[in-house]
Amino acid sequence: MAELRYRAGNVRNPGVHKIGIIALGSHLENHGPALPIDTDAKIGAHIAFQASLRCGAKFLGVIFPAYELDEIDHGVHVSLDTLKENVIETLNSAKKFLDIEKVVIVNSHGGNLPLMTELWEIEDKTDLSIIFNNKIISTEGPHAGSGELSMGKVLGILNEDELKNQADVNKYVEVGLHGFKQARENDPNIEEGARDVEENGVYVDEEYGQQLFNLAIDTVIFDVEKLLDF
Ligand SMILES: Nc1nc(O)c(N)c(N[C@@H]2O[C@H](COP(=O)(O)O)[C@@H](O)[C@H]2O)n1
Ligand SMILES: [Fe+2]
Repeated sequence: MAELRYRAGNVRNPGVHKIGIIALGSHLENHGPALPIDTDAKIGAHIAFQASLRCGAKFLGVIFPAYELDEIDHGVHVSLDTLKENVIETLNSAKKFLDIEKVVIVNSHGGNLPLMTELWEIEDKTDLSIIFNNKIISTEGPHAGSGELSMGKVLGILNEDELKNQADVNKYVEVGLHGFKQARENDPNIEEGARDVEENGVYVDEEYGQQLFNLAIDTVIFDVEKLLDF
């Protein structure tokens, strides 16, 4: 078997070859008329892939299923157990075929946040060191709002003709999670996002979208640096 050149390419520390970056989003979820149903998966994959290009860690693609709270019905999601089992199976496959020992999971869908409580079990069943990176969720603002629209513009996945209809929350109830009363009562962050879209509507700013991406990508690279020190 050939001797692999671990120092080839833009690699500063050959230890990055033990580190994988994988995206976790949602592929089947309404984001108003201006953004596609796989917006979260494409945003997460972009962050994960760009970070892997910059730091040399392995890009492991994107997890297929996604979880969502029952009271937020805007797409097709699986149970938390099903998602957890799929993540364990996928990461074990990366470990087996790519000799990965540490992973950064880049989460780009708010509904996946409860998976953080299962991280200890995922680490236990894969024997991997894992960092769960939610940066983009904490900075992008409301669901299908100005943050996601601006990132959609950067990715070229936005339908500009539908922008004028995006904030018609009585028709597109998922925008800002406007129509999910129970979720708004349970989570002040969701209530804040809904109010923002109801009162201020939405806008697209490509430079803002690029800044959101750069900030998220920088935090993933920082996570890789942390894993290199383990
Ligand atoms: N979809 C969703 N489910 C939850 O359980 C949430 N807490 C949130 N949070 C809010 O929605 C935004 C996420 O939208 P995407 O999932 O990225 O499309 C997030 O920024 C919070 O405002 N969302
Ligand atoms: Fe989402």
